[in-house]
Order: sequence, then structure tokens, then C-alpha cells
Amino acid sequence: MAMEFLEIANLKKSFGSGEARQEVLRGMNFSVKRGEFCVLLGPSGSGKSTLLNIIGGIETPDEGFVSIAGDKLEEMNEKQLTLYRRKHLGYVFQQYNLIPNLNVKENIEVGAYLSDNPLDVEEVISTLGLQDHKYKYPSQLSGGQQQRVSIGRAVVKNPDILMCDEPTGALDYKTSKEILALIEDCNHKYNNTIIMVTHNEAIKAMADHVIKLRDGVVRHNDVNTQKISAYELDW
Ligand SMILES: Nc1ncnc2c1ncn2[C@@H]1O[C@H](COP(=O)(O)OP(=O)(O)OP(=O)(O)O)[C@@H](O)[C@H]1O
Repeated sequence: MAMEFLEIANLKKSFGSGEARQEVLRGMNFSVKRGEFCVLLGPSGSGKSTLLNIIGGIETPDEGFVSIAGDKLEEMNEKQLTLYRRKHLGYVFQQYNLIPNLNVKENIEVGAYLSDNPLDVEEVISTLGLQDHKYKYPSQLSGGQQQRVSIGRAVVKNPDILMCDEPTGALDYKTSKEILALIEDCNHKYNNTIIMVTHNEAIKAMADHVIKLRDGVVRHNDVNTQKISAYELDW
């Protein structure tokens, strides 16, 4: 059975009140299958971060729901939400957010400690090409290398969903493609569902599923049957 793994149903969210009230999500609907590489595109202010925060259980919607493998987030209590975040979600941000006084291996181990079925730390280090940098500290690494470590910290948890918020926003062209290729490798190797928010339209060519948001709703929801590899992207 082709199961809809992540379901976003009629999500609404406003901030502020009275004159200042702003409807950020205005009835958003889409669903994502397990293992899909899904790219979310949309102009600044279209509600992408708000949506990620709701999927991450950090914010709650005014209406509608998010369900993961049939479990609705709104029905979880605080403890269940904490477990959900710990067990099911991995995050990669534009800023790497590594712990400065831990080395590469230790930063990745932090992710492993949070999970009850972590991947092997050494295997992840080798998948990410970090063997020669294991004992270095974040300040001794380039931006691309730091982003590899942050992917490692997220992936080692073996999360169902890897949420990537502008993961290449701070990187140059060549390094961006290397990082996208690594995320692609992880998607194939570990079968995580990927939700990637980006401003870079070119990235949609490597995705299975492309969702475009505008003004708090889904404007386009397309399946890409002719995806190309990260290294073939061009922008
Ligand atoms: N906690 C909040 N309180 C008030 N307004 C908020 C809050 N969070 C978001 N907003 C407003 O909601 C709108 C959508 O923000 P959001 O960050 O979701 O958009 P985005 O698509 O992620 O934008 P960007 O691409 O610039 O990150 C913005 O106008 C923002 O000012």
C-alpha cells in the first residue's frame, strides 16, 4: 500500500490580533510519501518556516492537523511530542549550530545519544567523507565540512523525516552541490523522508515531489518523474 506518510490537512495559522492580525497559513493541504525527497519552494513570507515549526511540533496550528504515520500531533501530550521530535525528526539548518567545544565525532555522537535506534557513528562519518576530520573542532572546518557534520548529527539518529531549512544557503556553488549530493545519498541509503525548504528553484529538479507555496496556501503540487542527480543540477 502506497501510504501517505506525512499528512498536512487544512492547516491555518495566524499571528497577532486586530489590525495587526496576519494569516500566515490559510488552509494548507498536501501529503508526502515515506522516503520521498520533497522540496518546498516559496517566496519570503509564504509561511515555510511556520509550516516547518508546526511539523516539528514547536508551534501549534489554529485549525487543521499534521499526522505522521497515522498519528496526529495535536493528540500528543508534551512528553509524547518531545519523544516524537527526538525519535522521528532530524534537522539541518542554514547555520550549522555545532557545539564548538566538541569535535566532529562527538558532535555526531550527540545525535546518536538522542535516538533509541541510532546508526553506527563511524559508518555515518565515512558516508559523509569526514574520516580525516574526526578529531577536529568546528572552528577548524570549512562551512561545507561543518554542514557535513550537522547532516551527520541529524542522520545518525536515523530519523523518519530529515527537515532541511535552506541547507545550502550559506555555501558556494560547488559546495552546495556536494551537500545536496550527500543529502541525496542519505535519502537513498537510509530511506529518510526529506523535507527541504529552499529559495533555490534549481533544486526542484532533484526532488521526487515539488510543492510551491504562496500566501499561505499550496499553489503547485507536482510529482517529478524525471529527477536528476544533485551533481547534474545547474544554476
Ligand atoms: N511568531 C511570530 N509572530 C508574529 N509573526 C510571525 C511569527 N512567525 C512568523 N510570523 C510572520 O509570518 C509570516 C510568514 O513567516 P515565515 O517565516 O513562515 O515565512 P517564510 O516563508 O519561512 O519566509 P522566509 O523565506 O523569509 O524564511 C511573516 O510575515 C512573519 O513576519
